Amino acid sequence: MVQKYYESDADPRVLEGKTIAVVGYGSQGRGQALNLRDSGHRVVIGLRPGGSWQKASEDGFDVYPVAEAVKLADIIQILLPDEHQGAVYRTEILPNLVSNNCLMFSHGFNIHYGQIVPPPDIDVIMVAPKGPGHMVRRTYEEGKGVPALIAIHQNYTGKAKAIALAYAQGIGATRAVVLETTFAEETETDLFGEQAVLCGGVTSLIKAGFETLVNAGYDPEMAYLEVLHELKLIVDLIYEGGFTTMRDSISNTAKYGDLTRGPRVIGPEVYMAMEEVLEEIQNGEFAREWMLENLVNRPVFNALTRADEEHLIEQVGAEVRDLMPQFKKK
Ligand SMILES: NC(=O)C1=CN([C@@H]2O[C@H](COP(=O)(O)OP(=O)(O)OC[C@H]3O[C@@H](n4cnc5c(N)ncnc54)[C@H](OP(=O)(O)O)[C@@H]3O)[C@@H](O)[C@H]2O)C=CC1
Ligand SMILES: CC[C@](O)(C(C)=O)C(=O)O
Ligand SMILES: [Mg+2]
Ligand SMILES: [Mg+2]
Repeated sequence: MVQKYYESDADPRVLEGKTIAVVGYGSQGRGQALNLRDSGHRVVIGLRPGGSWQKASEDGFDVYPVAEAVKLADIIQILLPDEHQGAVYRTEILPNLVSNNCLMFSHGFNIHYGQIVPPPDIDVIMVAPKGPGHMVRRTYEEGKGVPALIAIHQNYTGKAKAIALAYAQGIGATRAVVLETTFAEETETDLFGEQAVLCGGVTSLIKAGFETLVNAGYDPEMAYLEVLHELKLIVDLIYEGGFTTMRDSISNTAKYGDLTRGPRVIGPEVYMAMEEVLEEIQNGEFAREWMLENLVNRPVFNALTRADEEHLIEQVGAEVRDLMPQFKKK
């Protein structure tokens, strides 16, 4: 069984007198930094001049160029986009690390695929929330937390796990649950989850359902409500109590269709595709492809992003959401 930790397993005193540099102030950077500060920890932000710098300053943080923030800190949490971490690490972080520092990540990509090789005289740990950064902040403000994984890559000081648990508590994760894993397991499962199910799988399934209905002559607004809007309501029930709770709430007709037609839609070829996707993650092919894509200015990433932004479901979705007062921005 995986080792699990809760609120009482973490000792916040481990972080007393320590400065945490959160490098990057995007989705995770902002959520984690605000939560840590509200939990009573000392946080500085490392950035380059630009939009995030201004945002972090407006949020009341002391913001420094990355190299300066690293010099001030005992714990350096790298929350830059994975594809930029290696370059910033080599030029601004590594030259300013000192013995006994703790280098942190929220995803194991750069360590697991060898893009960052830290010096041996520091701790290297991971606290990886299992949810988007905006939810890390929102749930913390609600008095709850997003679960997280912790992993230890190097334990030079002997305190690496205690620091990971105190940090996890600082961002609210121990209010939910913290699971112990390895950098390899987190990296491979996280990439698989986002590619095959959470992001890639779900958006492709929605598009396939929408296009099938629209191509058959049904109204696009109707198709949108059916395969996208209602999806959240169904997923909320699965999230609360699994398939059983969801199936308790739907009609018997829906349940019969679910049980007999679902496996036809997600058939053996989908299982084979998922296995292929997982293999490309495990053998490093996906990581290599993604790093090379960035070296040539992301032609595939940009073209595919644009195509999806222009997809009919996005236009119809904006129009349908506009009709519903609950989506009006406050
Ligand atoms: N997004 C999520 O919810 C999750 C992310 N993670 C992991 O967390 C890490 C951060 O991801 P995420 O929060 O999505 O990142 P974002 O893309 O949201 O944040 C990017 C931040 O990094 C800054 N930045 C980018 N390049 C540089 C640079 N060269 N020098 C200094 N600052 C720079 C940006 O500032 P600027 O405004 O100047 O561009 C911005 O503040 C990744 O390892 C990711 O895998 C893990 C779990 C969930
Ligand atoms: C599901 C995408 C994610 O892995 C996440 C929010 O957990 C990410 O990398 O953003
Ligand atoms: Mg994830
Ligand atoms: Mg991820």
